[in-house]
Amino acid sequence: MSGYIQEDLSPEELAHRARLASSIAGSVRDLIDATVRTEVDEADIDEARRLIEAATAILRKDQLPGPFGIRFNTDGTKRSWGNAVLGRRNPIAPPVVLHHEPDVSWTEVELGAAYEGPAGLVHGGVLALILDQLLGSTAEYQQVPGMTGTLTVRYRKATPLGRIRGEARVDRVDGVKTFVTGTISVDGKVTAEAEGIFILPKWARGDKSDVLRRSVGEG
Ligand SMILES: CCCCCCCCCCCC(=O)SCCNC(=O)CCNC(=O)[C@H](O)C(C)(C)COP(=O)(O)OP(=O)(O)OC[C@H]1O[C@@H](n2cnc3c(N)ncnc32)[C@H](O)[C@@H]1OP(=O)(O)O
Repeated sequence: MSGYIQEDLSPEELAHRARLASSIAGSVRDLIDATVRTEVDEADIDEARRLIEAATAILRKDQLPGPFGIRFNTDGTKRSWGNAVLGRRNPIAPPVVLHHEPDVSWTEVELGAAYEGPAGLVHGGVLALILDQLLGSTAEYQQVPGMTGTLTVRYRKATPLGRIRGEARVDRVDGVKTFVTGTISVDGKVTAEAEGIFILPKWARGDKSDVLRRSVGEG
């Protein structure tokens, strides 16, 4: 499977690149929020657009030929910096930061105006996106990784924009299928529940799966 790239970086270089990625993506995330919520007049919009286009031209001076992919160090650490949920380099990602404990993986994340669906509420697709990654990464952390085959979400209550908590656990493993359950909650009350079936695809079975199983991803 292309897009998995071995790229050994020293801890210093890794820290340097992580800092750069987080800083530019953080600025663009702020720009997205400012764009959704701005009330300035046309002259200010025109000026802002000119500056944004100039910034885009600077970034375009040197670009990857395609997406970031998933990059490994030989120690098994993995970088998913372009990931739509975790990616520190991706301003569309909130970004979600995952915490893995022996029996549970969890995240707490602030979802602002850019993630709105119904008025003042988190978009259901955004919750599904976060659950997909959280449940999938939980399977991965437990060394039974897979691609999402099926994701079922039950939206029990509306989820207000703001701070949400996600939790996930591996329920059971059946051959190449890992069943993972999870929740989204706000102020201790569950607003959405999910079950995912994560399937180790044919192309990743055998020797290759050892690499996938050993690696632990970060955004
Ligand atoms: C490791 C790297 C990633 C590691 C990635 C970790 C990060 C995860 C988080 C990101 C999640 C994503 O966005 S993933 C992207 C979204 N998902 C995808 O694009 C997946 C697209 N679909 C596929 O690639 C494929 O259909 C797979 C991998 C799901 C299954 O194909 P396959 O590999 O050929 O599987 P196959 O041998 O036929 O079936 C194996 C068993 O699974 C069952 N099965 C097959 N499809 C499904 C299904 N959709 N839902 C339920 N069960 C299914 C079969 O009945 C069979 O059961 P039995 O007979 O054994 O009982």
